[in-house]
Amino acid sequence: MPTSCSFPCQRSWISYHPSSINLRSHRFVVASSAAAGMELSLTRPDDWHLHLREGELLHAVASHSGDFGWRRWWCSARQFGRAIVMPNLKPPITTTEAAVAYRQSILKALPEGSVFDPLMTLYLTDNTSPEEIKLARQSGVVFAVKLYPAGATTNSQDGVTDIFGKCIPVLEEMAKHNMPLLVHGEVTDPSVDIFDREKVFIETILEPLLKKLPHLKIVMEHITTMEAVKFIESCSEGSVAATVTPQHLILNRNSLFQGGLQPHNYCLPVLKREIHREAIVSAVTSGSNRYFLGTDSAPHERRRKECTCGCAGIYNAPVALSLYAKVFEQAGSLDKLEAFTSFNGPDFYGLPRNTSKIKLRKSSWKVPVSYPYEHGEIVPMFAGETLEWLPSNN
Ligand SMILES: NC(=O)N[C@@H](CC(=O)O)C(=O)O
Ligand SMILES: [Zn+2]
Ligand SMILES: [Zn+2]
Repeated sequence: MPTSCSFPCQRSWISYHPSSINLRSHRFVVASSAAAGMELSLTRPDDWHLHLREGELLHAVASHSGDFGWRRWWCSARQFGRAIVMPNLKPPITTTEAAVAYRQSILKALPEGSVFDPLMTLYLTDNTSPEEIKLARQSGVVFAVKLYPAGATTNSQDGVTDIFGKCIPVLEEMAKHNMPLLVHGEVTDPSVDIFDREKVFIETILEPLLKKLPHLKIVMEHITTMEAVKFIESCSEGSVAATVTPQHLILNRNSLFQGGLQPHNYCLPVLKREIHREAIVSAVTSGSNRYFLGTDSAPHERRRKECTCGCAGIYNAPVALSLYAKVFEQAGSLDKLEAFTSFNGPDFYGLPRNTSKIKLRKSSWKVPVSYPYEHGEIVPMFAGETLEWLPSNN
C-alpha cells in the first residue's frame, strides 16, 4: 500500500492569528473566555451535505458524524444532530423505498442511544417520476432530491443527461411539494476547462432553470467560485441557498500540488484560485443566511485515493467544525458562526433548529493520521496536523 505521501506541505493553509480575535464581536457565543481555554457554546450543528456510504465504510465513518465519540482513544466530539445524506451509492438511492432501507442501515450502524437523525435524499435520474416525489414527501424521511449531472462526480453515471428535456415534470412536482433540489453544479462537457465548470453550469443550467421554475427551492452544493456567490446573492432569499465545505474555505488549488500531488486534497468541484476562496469566505462570514454548513465529507478507502486514477472526495467529518471555527475566527466573525452551523440550514429546509448544545474549546488537538477499519483505512483531511478548536458535548 502506498504510504509515502505524508502531506509535507499542508501548512500552507490560510495564516492564523490568534491575536486578532476580537472578544467583543462574539460576546453572544463565548461561554468562557479565559485566555488559553476560550470556549464557544453553539446550538448543535447539522451537516447539510454528507456522504455516509454503506457496508464497512458506513460503519467506519458513522461515528464521526453522529452524536457520539470516536470509539477509541480519540473522542471526536458528538458533533452533528442531523445530516442530509447523499444518495450516490452503487446502485444509487432512486426510490423512497430504497431511501427508507438505507436510513435503516444507517441507524443500525450507530451505537445504541445515538440521536443522530439521517435526513434522506433521492438521486434524480432521467426517469424519476413525479409520483416518486409524492411518495418521498409522504414518507417523512426524504427531505430533498439530488441532481448529479451524469459523469460530473463520484457515482454520477446514473445521473441526469438532459435536465430540460427529461426532468421538468418531476421538478414541477418538487416545487409543488416544496421539496428542495440539491445540485452538484458542474457541467460535464469535456471541452469546458475543469476550473470553469461551475461557472458554466450557473449560466447554462441554473439561471435558465430558475427562470422556468421560479418556485423551485434549490441548494447549490459545495460552492467554489465568486460566480457562485454572485449567483446566490442574486436569487430571492429563502428560495436558493448554498452549502460550503471546509476545504473550499481553507484551501486553494495550490494545495493540490504542493510538494507533489496531494490526492487527499482532491475533491469535486476541484479547489479553485485564492480569489475564489476569499470570495466564499467573505460571503459566509458576512452573516448572510443564504449559506450553511455542508461538509461534503466524502470518505474513500486510502487505496482508492492513492492510486493511478484516484477518487474525488475529501474525508473531513472529524475536522470540519474545527476548520469552520478557524475560518470565522480568522475573519473576526465568530459571532456569526452559530447561524452558519446551526440556524440557516434548518431555517431554509423549514425544520426546527436543534435544542441541545455543543462546545468548541480553544485547545490544540492532533488529527489522527488515519482511521483504520477491518479491510482498509480512511485518511482524514489534515491527517496528522494540529488543529485549534476541539468540539465536545460538555
Ligand atoms: N465531492 C467529491 O469529490 N466527491 C463526492 C461526490 C460529490 O459530492 O460530488 C463523493 O461521493 O465522493
Ligand atoms: Zn458534488
Ligand atoms: Zn458530496
